[in-house]
Amino acid sequence: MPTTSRIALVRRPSPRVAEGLVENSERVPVDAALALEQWHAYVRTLVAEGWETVEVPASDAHPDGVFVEDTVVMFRGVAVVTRPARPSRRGEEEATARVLADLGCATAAVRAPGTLEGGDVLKVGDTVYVGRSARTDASGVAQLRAVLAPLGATVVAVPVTRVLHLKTAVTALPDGTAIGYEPFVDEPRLFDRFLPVPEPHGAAVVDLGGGRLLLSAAAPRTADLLADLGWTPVPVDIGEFEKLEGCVTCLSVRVRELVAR
Ligand SMILES: NC(=O)NCCC[C@H](N)C(=O)O
Repeated sequence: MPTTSRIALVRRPSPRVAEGLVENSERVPVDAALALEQWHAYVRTLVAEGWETVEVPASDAHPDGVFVEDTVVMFRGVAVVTRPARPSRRGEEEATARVLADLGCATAAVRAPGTLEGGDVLKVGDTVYVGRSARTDASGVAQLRAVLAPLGATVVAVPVTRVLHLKTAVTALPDGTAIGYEPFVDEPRLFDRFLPVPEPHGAAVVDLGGGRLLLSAAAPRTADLLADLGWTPVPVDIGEFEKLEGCVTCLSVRVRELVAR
């Protein structure tokens, strides 16, 4: 039987974080020391919100390693270890896989030549939306479907052409409503309920539990909108990671279920 858990995997930024990939926006210089400070504050926020953080051992050789979400997809206590698309990100997934195996998770893996990144995977109940993006190809989508369908998921593929990952543009509220910044969303009609938010950085929220939502400090109008709808926004400043096209979801992997061994 799965038991509920409130573990969040995180990964300390590499000293080379400023060399991280930027493919969909202008490159802006990143301050590695400030990025590290912001990462510590992000981790402190998770802990203050009642999450136990587990660090994936840092990899100095991977500038984008801090974006740990991209290396695995969790569903019902099963870890689907991804296969990042870009050569500079290959291998990031190995340490994540080891940590999850140590936590007792069954693991599956996306096989070459397919690619899949966790930032493209949005879970809403039993529905798993997966972005078919520059980073996740048709084989990655099909492999995810093959692993998750037997576990009870309906895997819905979503075209993503305007941003890096699906979750750059769309995430979900705890009641299952998809929220997104419409100019970034190819097909809002694919979601059962879709609420547009007023700011690009407001598209990404992390459900912390108890109606509390982690979101970027760069989205104050979205925070007001969500508060007005009865949620409690918890803002964090992740400005240095946003310069690298990261968002609040990508800095952690929430493990909500563990299967007892
Ligand atoms: N899940 C995410 O939002 N990941 C962000 C990854 C950013 C990184 N610079 C990349 O381009 O791969």
